[in-house]
Amino acid sequence: METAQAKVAHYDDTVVRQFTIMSVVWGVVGMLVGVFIAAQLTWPELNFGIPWLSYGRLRPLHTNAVIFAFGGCGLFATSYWVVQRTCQTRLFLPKLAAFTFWGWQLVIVAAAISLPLGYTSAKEYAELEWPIDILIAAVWVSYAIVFFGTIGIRKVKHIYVANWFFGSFIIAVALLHIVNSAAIPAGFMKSYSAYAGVQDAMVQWWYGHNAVGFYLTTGFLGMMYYFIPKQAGRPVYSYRLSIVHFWALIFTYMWAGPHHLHYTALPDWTQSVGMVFSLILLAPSWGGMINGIMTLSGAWHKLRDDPILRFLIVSLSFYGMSTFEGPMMSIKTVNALSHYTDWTVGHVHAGALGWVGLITMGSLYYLVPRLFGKEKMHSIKAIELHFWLATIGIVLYIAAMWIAGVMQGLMWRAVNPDGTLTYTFVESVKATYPFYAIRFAGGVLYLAGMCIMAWNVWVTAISGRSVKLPIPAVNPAHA
Ligand code: HEM
Ligand code: HEM
Ligand SMILES: [Cu+2]
Repeated sequence: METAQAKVAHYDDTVVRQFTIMSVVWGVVGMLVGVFIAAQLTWPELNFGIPWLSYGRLRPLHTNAVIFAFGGCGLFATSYWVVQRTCQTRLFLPKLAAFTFWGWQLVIVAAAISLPLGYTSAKEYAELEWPIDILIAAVWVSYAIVFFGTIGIRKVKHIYVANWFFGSFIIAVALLHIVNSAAIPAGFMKSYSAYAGVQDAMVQWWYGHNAVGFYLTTGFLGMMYYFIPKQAGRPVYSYRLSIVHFWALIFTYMWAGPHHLHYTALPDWTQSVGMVFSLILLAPSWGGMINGIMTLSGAWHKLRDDPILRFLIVSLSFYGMSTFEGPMMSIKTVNALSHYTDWTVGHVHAGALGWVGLITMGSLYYLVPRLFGKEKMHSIKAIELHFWLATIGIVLYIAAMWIAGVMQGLMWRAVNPDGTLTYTFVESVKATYPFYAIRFAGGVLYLAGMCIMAWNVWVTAISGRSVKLPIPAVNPAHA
């Protein structure tokens, strides 16, 4: 028995376990910083006059921690799990996969130290200075080698659609990061962008927008296409739709970046191209959402007593909401009102908390028991509670920001009959105060849910053990 066991091939899940745990840890940290900066906006005394605790330095720490540490570790974990299962093979070069784990953690720690110290390239979502950028590029290229290498040694002929989404995310992020981070070093943690003026802005928002499109969207759609069918026990609603919306999505996203630069020095026609492609983007985005939600057809009752499935499905409704809102905000006349206001921040968090957050949490809840040899999570009640805390938190957050944003936009443009402004800027800040308090409360609820998850994952993990899961024999019909 013992020897027979040893001969069975196993999946490489060590790296999946590591990334899963760290996604939860960084989720707590990144959201804690989010709650803290939300509190600073409400009560500015919390800046304490200490430079490395100031809002300006902690804000990029928040965005980097939630996107690249929480979301990033979640994407590494799920993609490494999914690519092995759907290719029925072990990871290609497991040692290189281990490097991606340790290298990525080093990037995160370097960010957590350098951003509060004030080192920044001043490019949003690409703030890290050039030595860290080089490490990111090394980790990312290794990730691509492991992922595509695994596809290369697959035992099944077909490449399942989740891998297309993960694969496009990996390729696009490599391209975006390397091009946008091109810079001339001017000292150890100081550099100047390789681009100047409006070209620099255009490259930056080609990056920034496609970071949304490929990092915050296609990567997480990869999760959706594996974990929703698995958790629901149903096949994908339409495999054909998954292929069509894949190609439409990746083609369209690339052109929409200029909607971040409306009414700037960017040529007018470029802004219009950005707006038109953003409007078109509604179709492939909703194609994905419909495909995910309809996967439940015939199994709707499962939503009632499976909180993990609820995380996965409700995330899609927020995905649909933010991808409806985004095209609307891309219309120049709408953007004239929304830009610079908290409406944008509300839009961001509908996507970030609602879509990215919930789909990641749902997928990790699926993975954790399996990774630690347990039948299910330690407490299903705690998952239920997490779901409600998160959902109420999101609703408070985005409703507060919608009202605050539209109010700010209207106050800034109001003029008296003699042409003078009706409100001073500080009047709009004062009017925003209650909404900042509500957003803070929503953030506290969302963070509380994440802390409950961390506890639940911890108890499940320590009561289990690191299992080695066997690779099933491949059905010759599929080989
Ligand atoms: C069809 C899809 C989408 C379109 C067309 C779109 C469009 C837009 C527009 C017009 C803005 C405001 C630009 C400005 O006035 O500065 C914006 C901002 C933003 N959106 Fe979206 N959006 C979409 C989906 C999403 C999703 C799903 C997420 C998150 C998961 C997201 C994350 C962001 C972020 C982070 C920003 C803020 C960028 C900044 O820092 O200024 N978007 N989006
Ligand atoms: C407890 C949960 C969270 C709270 C309380 C929170 C709070 C905040 C605050 C106060 C800001 C600054 C807004 C401003 O400058 O006016 C911000 C920005 C941002 N957060 Fe969060 N956040 C949370 C979770 C997340 C998560 C999970 C993500 C991504 C997955 C995320 C992504 C972002 C992004 C992309 C921005 C920049 C928005 C922009 O430039 O328009 N946040 N957050
Ligand atoms: Cu965009």
